[in-house]
Amino acid sequence: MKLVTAEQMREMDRQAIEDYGIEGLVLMENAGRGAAAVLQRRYAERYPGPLLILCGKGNNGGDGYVMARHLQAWGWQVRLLALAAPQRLRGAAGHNAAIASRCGLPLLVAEDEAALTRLLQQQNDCRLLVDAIFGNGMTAPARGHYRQALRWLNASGVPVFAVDMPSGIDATSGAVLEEAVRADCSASFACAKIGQVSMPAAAYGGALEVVDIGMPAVLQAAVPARLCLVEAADAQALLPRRTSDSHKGVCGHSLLLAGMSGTCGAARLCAEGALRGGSGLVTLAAPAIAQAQLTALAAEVMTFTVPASKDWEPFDGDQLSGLLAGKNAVAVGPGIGWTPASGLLLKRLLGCCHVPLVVDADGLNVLSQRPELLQGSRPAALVLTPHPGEMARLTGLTVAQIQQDRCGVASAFARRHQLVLVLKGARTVIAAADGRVWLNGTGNAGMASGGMGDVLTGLVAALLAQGLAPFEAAVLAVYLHGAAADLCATTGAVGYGAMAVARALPQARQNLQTAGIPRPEGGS
Ligand SMILES: NC(=O)C1=CN([C@@H]2O[C@H](COP(=O)(O)OP(=O)(O)OC[C@H]3O[C@@H](n4cnc5c(N)ncnc54)[C@H](O)[C@@H]3O)[C@@H](O)[C@H]2O)[C@H](O)CC1
Ligand SMILES: [K+]
Repeated sequence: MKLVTAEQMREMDRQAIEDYGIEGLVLMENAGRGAAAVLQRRYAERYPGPLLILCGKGNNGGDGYVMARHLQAWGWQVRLLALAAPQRLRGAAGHNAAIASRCGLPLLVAEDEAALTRLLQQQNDCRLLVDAIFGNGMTAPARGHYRQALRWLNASGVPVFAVDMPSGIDATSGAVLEEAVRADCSASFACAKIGQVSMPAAAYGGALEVVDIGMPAVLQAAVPARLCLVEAADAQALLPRRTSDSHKGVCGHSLLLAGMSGTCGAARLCAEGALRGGSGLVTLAAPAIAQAQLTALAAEVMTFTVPASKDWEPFDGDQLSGLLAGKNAVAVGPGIGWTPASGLLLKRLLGCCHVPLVVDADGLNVLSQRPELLQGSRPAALVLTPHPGEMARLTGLTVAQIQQDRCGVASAFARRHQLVLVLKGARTVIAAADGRVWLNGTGNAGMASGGMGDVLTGLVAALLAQGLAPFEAAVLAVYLHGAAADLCATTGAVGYGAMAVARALPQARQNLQTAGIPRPEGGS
């Protein structure tokens, strides 16, 4: 599903009105009525009691007035609480506030904290609340009685329905502007905004529904697919196809450089990810000291012993080049340590690897200490898979700064260093050097456990080895990884572990392959 920024949404709105002659009032009518219909469908049976709509001073408030009129006509007991006097509202919003008043809808006005405190005390009987305070136009944290209203909504203990998006989120970055409403459901208009889908804001919006407001199809089609929420159809289109005469020689050979004494589990999980991800052949290179601990490795995985007395040293350039021969993709990092020896390994590998390379975990920590390695000679296709902590080390930003603008930070890094950046976490971001930023929709909170990233690293390598381009391999890997975890979570939401996710990958791939997904017109 394509996503838009707040700016793109405003521009679409402007073009619909100015270039296509669709009145702003018509768009607002469609928006308000559409949102009311979503509310009616989702809540009519459960919450038939009084409903309070809090309206702000802009068009989001205007949508609230339209909703009030329709919901009243459908039998709801509706009250309006205006945080800005209706006569102050301009354009379509002012027009709809006046209509609501003429329709006799009960309207309270609170333009300061004292008035709001007094009026809110009379609303304890409300069974459902509607947040029509701020939408796409929110640019700064709410203050004064606006902030008070946001806090009251959150403390109410009553479900909140958000018009367009919860008040208090930045529609482009997904940042929470200090205080945001926690909604049970959001009805977005025309398109989903990236900030509604990206963390942390996505956790505030509840169930997301996109309402058709009559935006011309040509305007929607003109939005580039630069920002996207990866859904099953997107992932399915990327699956590498096999024919009945496929053999291991055409399904790629992945080389994994992972593990050392004490961290062999990371190597095993990475190898399992590559194997279950469909790599025709998998070779795991690990130091001699680690080999004894790798006996539990899947029998299908070949091993190479790094001729070292101690972890990864010495592993010279010629030996490395020999190891790379015949491989189609390489992954490096899980459990290799954050040592001068692993630094040397990274330097040599970046210099002599001519196939796509995935760097994860300790490999990323090495890069954060030696950023010059990204400037020098390196493979054309590079995929980095940091979690927010590793991203903080790579960029010098704090984790909080990264989490406030996950897409922006990931995209800037991918563009600057001309690589694919996978920023892990809920709603993993996959950013390409050309500006594409896709967000993943699969996965669950049970994935917050050690070893998940190691499986993903092996899986990305496997898909690269099967011939996918780096961005596509990263997108599909992240999708399948989350889908496999979702399968695991069906029998226990927490504690299934990373190995179980690796072993569920074939089923996740099969499910995706056979899913009957409606294709857009012209699709294959
Ligand atoms: N997408 C569409 O085509 C349509 C969207 N609609 C609705 O319109 C809003 C966006 O409306 P807008 O008037 O631009 O902004 P808001 O209502 O979100 O904000 C109101 C107002 O408040 C100002 N403001 C921003 N931040 C703050 C702050 N922290 N404190 C005080 N005031 C603030 C801002 O400058 C605005 O002027 C969209 O979400 C939809 O709900 C149309 O109804 C249909 C077409
Ligand atoms: K809102």
